[in-house]
Amino acid sequence: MEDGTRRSVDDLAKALECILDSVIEETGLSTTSKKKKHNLTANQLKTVQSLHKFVSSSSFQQNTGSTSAISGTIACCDGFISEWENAGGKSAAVQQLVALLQKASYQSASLVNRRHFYRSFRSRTSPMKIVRIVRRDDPLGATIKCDGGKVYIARIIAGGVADRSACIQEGDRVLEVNNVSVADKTADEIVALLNRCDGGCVTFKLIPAEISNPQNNQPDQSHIHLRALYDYDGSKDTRHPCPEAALAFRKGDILELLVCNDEHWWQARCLGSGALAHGEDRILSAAHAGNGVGLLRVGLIPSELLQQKTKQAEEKKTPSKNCSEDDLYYESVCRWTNRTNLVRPIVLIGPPGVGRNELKRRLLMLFPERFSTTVPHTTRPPRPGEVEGVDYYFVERGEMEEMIEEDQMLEFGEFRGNLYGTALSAVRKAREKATPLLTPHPLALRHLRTAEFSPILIFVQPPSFEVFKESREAFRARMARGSTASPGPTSRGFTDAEVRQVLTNAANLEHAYGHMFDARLVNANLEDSMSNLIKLLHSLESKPTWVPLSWATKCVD
Ligand SMILES: Nc1ncnc2c1ncn2[C@@H]1O[C@H](COP(=O)(O)OP(=O)(O)OP(=O)(O)O)[C@@H](O)[C@H]1O
Repeated sequence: MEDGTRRSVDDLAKALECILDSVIEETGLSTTSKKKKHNLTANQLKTVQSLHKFVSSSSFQQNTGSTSAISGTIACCDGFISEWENAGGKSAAVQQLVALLQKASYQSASLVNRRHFYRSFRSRTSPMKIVRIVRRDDPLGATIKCDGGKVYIARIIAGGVADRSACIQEGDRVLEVNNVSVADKTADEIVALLNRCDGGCVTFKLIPAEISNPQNNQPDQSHIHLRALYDYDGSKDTRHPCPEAALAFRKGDILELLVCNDEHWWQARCLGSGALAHGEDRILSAAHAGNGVGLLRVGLIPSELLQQKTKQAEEKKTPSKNCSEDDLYYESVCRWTNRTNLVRPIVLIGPPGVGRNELKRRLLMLFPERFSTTVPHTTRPPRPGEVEGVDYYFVERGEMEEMIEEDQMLEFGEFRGNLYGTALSAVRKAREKATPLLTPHPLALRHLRTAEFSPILIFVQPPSFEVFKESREAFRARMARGSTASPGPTSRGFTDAEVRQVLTNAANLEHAYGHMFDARLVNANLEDSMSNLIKLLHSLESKPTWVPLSWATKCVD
């Protein structure tokens, strides 16, 4: 047993013994007590003695209590409590004993067992339970709802203080908070009561869900993963039932749904953004920053249905508002390992001038076997030395127009009376050779981001204005001195206005396509960008990545 756990078990054992002593004292069981308020029955006496024995036993102290020892103790407690309650006895000490027994169970069982221990303990004793939760400065991690004059625990946020206590559950009916009856109180008044916590503790008097609402106490625990398609800040959401329990996220974040049995509010945690999003990384960085305790925060997020309903309500209010029918708020994703070695094209997306083609050119030069590139189509006649299928596919205008008409072109344009473009067939051809490296216009993603191609999308981002200017000027100077390895055919200069345009275009792309990017690469110093890109590609190709669920079911695994 670790030192910390050992100490808490010891502390608990001592505390439990003290309480038992005071029960004995208060009930007049003690032979030394002068005041004899209550007489315990022989059974109750036996229970107190068994509890003493249980607490001081080596199995309890070493955290190895067997199921039969625990159930034996539960049976003892049951007997004691029901006799006590039947006799109409009132005792703060007994209540404390109950609270401590709940604590005792924490020390001696896993979370699942704790719940089982506690629920079986409670369900066979009083229909009422008094629960004391130590929350200190943390949010309670539970929401309430008022229904027909009764107040219920609406949600327990997975991993939050209330959940970790394992003492309350969704559907429990709240009778009192901190000894104040909640009857006739509004939801806001109850929230105020909950927030006014006494020494970091909240005390509830509850009727357990299995008694107050027997049909509805099985939360849906299915884990679903979604990619957020919008930014969300619960603190600004006036619909939110409990803003402090809201989970904020950004477009593109991967959300793990923990509980989604409520049609409007789901419980989720954010695993990070991008194809490599990994909850554990976030836990480590939170712990590193000194804010983490090894758990990702779980919070409430609006369901797809709630978002749709809100949108419809807004449309009714302002019919002129042009909202599209098929607005989606989340995309179902799954974590996929490329066991079939499907060749996934690498797509570098970015604002013109950011350096996508420079990076592509360098990758092709460094790894000619590993990467391939597409051969474009054109309607212009071949020039001397140009080879069909190597430099271009030379086609008649009519043929290319037909390809455009039939949606077979990834992208196309006209220059000096001739059509140029990249066909989807050219991507398929390039894929037969190696991994295609593509730098298309973002509109091409409509064709590329499909199960067939399952591309890896990397957003090439510009650095800040100053770093952009500085890195491009330094690069040009190095090229002029001829000191840079593999210089490009040109190294153009950028005016301030052009740099600003690159930054603006990057922000617009982020806004429009940000949720699709598997990873981001800031292209500041070219050598650093290349080595970061190579590492990134290795990770994206070798590790499990988040992909739309529809891709995984259609073409992979
Ligand atoms: N990190 C960098 N540092 C310095 N210069 C760079 C860097 N990346 C690219 N460049 C230079 O910036 C210029 C624009 O790069 P590039 O042509 O690759 O941009 P692009 O994103 O492909 O846009 P476009 O479609 O307009 O070509 C080129 O001269 C290139 O050599």
